[in-house]
Amino acid sequence: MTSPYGRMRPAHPTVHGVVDLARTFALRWAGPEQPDVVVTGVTHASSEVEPGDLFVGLDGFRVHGAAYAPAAVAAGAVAVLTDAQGADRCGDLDVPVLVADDPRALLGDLAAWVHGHPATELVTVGITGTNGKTTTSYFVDAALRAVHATTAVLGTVELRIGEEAIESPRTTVEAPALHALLRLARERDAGAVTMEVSSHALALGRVHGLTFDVVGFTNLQRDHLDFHGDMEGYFADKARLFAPAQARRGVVVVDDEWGRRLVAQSPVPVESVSTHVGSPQAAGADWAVTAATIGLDGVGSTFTLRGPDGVEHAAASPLPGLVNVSNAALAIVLAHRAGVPLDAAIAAVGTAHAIPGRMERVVERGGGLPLALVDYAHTPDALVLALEAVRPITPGRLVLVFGSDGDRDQGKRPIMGQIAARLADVLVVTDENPRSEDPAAIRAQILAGARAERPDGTDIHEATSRADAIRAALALADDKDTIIITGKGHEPTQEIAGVFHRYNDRDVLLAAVGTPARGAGE
Ligand SMILES: CC(=O)N[C@H]1[C@@H](OP(=O)(O)OP(=O)(O)OC[C@H]2O[C@@H](n3ccc(=O)[nH]c3=O)[C@H](O)[C@@H]2O)O[C@H](CO)[C@@H](O)[C@@H]1O[C@H](C)C(=O)N[C@@H](C)C(=O)N[C@H](CCC(=O)O)C(=O)O
Ligand SMILES: Nc1ncnc2c1ncn2[C@@H]1O[C@H](COP(=O)(O)OP(=O)(O)OP(=O)(O)O)[C@@H](O)[C@H]1O
Repeated sequence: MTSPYGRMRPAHPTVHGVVDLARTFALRWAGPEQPDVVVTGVTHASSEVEPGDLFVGLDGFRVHGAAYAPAAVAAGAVAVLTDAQGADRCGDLDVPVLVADDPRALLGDLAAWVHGHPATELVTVGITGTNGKTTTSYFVDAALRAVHATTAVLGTVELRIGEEAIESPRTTVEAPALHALLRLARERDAGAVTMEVSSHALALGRVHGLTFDVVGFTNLQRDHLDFHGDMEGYFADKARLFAPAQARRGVVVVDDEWGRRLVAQSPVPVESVSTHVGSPQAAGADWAVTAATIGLDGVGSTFTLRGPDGVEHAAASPLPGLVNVSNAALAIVLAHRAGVPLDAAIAAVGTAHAIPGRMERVVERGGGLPLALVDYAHTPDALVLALEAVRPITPGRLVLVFGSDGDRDQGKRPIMGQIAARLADVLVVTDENPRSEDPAAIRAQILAGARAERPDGTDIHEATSRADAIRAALALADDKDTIIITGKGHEPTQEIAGVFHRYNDRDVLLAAVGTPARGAGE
């Protein structure tokens, strides 16, 4: 998983004359028309330019992308699209400069057009929500594989087409990369694609130019308020996925009030799924989980899913915890509405493979070693659910290694410290991705919350490096205990002071118990 995602381009790009481009999107020419120029790709990032690209200079939060137009042209861009302010910043370029009032608003449709609308040739499933997007998307993909020989999954963990995967730069890639990946998926005969759609992506139009066959909503919990302002703003951005231009139909988990609001206001047809046994929502929901048994071995759960026709189906989740019953139920309905027979969807989801960093069992209990898992829980609610999921499979003490991100929602830090002290027995507070913040200051905010809950400070430890924290947890735990390391999940790097260091919880854990890490030495 190494190649840069920006270079995941179709082998046989579609060729468009720049005049055609200007006419189709009502673009203005900043200089004389240059009718002979042809465009074969598009990007908004100078570092991702391939020869033949249209470079789109966007007015960003930090800089105006038009400032990078000369670098883009030097790298092979054959034309530039920007706004009026950007056109003034481009300097003297010997390529056509086109102007639109709001290039970002056009970017998705334009990228889809440049790549010949690949999404229309694929079955497309999009998933949004605060937690469970990745897990649900892997479950959906497992089901889609029952009817499509080749599928693609685009999300936080990786960008995968068939068996080829590369590291993903973020949850939802920008529109130019997205439509290029979809065309590449078609070139490789993929029949279906499942993708995670973040709230940032929806706010910034990253999935414009794509109308999903089915979209799903998992839940809404406190996160990303630094970007969306408040929960109302966060919800409004998530709800953008349920607009007719973005989706034909939807499936919504109605366990929280946000899901219920979404069902009430969605302009596209939606089905509701209630996943909490005994919930008051169950009777009115189209689909409902009516019974669930959490596997006390920590491996998975079985549950009963009642369909809109009243028929009950025996189903299973391959991952521990009730949240994964919820994710599995949603995935089954999404895959079914995306064309997978219900029985096949249920069977495939129940046997889906482990997902990197999602309740991933890295060390098994025995021989003096505790059970040790890596999980991506990085919101207060997700932390509660993760700790509750492992408590029943812990005969001894529950040891938690965790931190909280820098340059992100600060308010959640003491809350997470408090939750940790309430639900875990031993805490090792350490760093997640401090980014530009002082790591010690972040830890202090978490520790303040933990000590508010447990004033005597018993079994609350602090470690200044994440690897040290994992080693400390192992030293503290015996084979009756469970260690859960939360916050970073599959992430292959740790961002400290602007530098991305190679780092992965699973690999550090394996090294600490003396097992070679997956991919070590690569
Ligand atoms: C807050 C946010 O989402 N910011 C996005 C925004 O950045 P920005 O406006 O600050 O960009 P900028 O740095 O001002 O640059 C302006 C333009 O100049 C271009 N540029 C800039 C520098 C250069 O050398 N060359 C160049 O061409 C940039 O590509 C950009 O188009 O527009 C950029 C592309 O135009 C995005 O890459 C960038 O995402 C950044 C990298 C990011 O970290 N986003 C995160 C917060 C994010 O999207 N997260 C979500 C959710 C994750 C979750 O749920 O946990 C995700 O989908 O991953
Ligand atoms: N349905 C759910 N409800 C609440 N928490 C969940 C749910 N599913 C998973 N989680 C918790 O959230 C963590 C992240 O899960 P997952 O990666 O599937 O979500 P995500 O939406 O992709 O998150 P992100 O966008 O932050 O990558 C998991 O490790 C687990 O602790």
